[in-house]
Amino acid sequence: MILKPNQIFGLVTLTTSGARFTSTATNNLQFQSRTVSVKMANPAVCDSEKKLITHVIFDMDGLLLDTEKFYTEVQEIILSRFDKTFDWSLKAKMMGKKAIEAARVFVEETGISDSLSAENFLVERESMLQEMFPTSELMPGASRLVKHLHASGVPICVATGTHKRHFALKTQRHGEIFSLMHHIVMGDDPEVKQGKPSPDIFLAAARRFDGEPVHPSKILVFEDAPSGVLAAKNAGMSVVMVPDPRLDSAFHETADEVVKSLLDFDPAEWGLPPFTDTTA
Ligand SMILES: O=P(O)(O)OC[C@@H](O)CO
Ligand SMILES: [Mg+2]
Repeated sequence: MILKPNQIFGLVTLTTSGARFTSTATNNLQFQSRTVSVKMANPAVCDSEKKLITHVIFDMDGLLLDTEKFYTEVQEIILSRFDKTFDWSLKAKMMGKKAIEAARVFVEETGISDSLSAENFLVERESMLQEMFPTSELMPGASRLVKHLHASGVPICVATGTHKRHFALKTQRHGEIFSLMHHIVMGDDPEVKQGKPSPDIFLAAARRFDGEPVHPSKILVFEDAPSGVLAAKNAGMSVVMVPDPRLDSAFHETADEVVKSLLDFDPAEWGLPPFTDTTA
């Protein structure tokens, strides 16, 4: 079953007393009392399933690397030429997608497709992105978590919508971290027929681990984008979402857990090796 944005279930488990939250099959949420910080949990993932995790797949842009801001900046520059502004509702539809798929959303949703084709948008933004990508920084907690899981012997990999040439530019200062990955699947990989929210890229990544095929229920995905979270669920995997704070929280509902930053993630909650004093 492929999850569509309106087939969203969310069950809030309380981490502090107070809020009561019920959600129906769509996004309409009724909070019966004050809002507190809560951990989202997908009803399909109960504690015992959380203990099954043996492999981890990391998204990259916006999750391991602070690169989504470059896409936003370039899109704002291009839109300003048409006296239009870029906003997070459009960003939410684009992020995580393959370049051409995101470009089509961009020109159509902003109404500029008669003046700028999706293909020409990609050409126009290219030179600006090529200058920005080499300055990419790691997101908070990314290095610590990747090093910890690798040192603990947990198979880890990357599944990113970005294309090979951009991947090289973005990661050129972070070779050590990306060298710890068992493999890296990119958006222009021949096995990735459709971009996120299709499950293609995560299923391809799962197939490339060593040994027996890994059952999706044993895989935990880390994502920042709504399309990526949906792709992970469509692949039958569990997913921890680390959303940009400007993203509408309604997009958090499909994730099995939502954390503000990778620094707030506790591997032991998923049956993965806990941080030790030296790594915490
Ligand atoms: O799949 P990720 O690594 O987030 O890449 C998406 C990127 O192409 C732009 O959003
Ligand atoms: Mg991402």
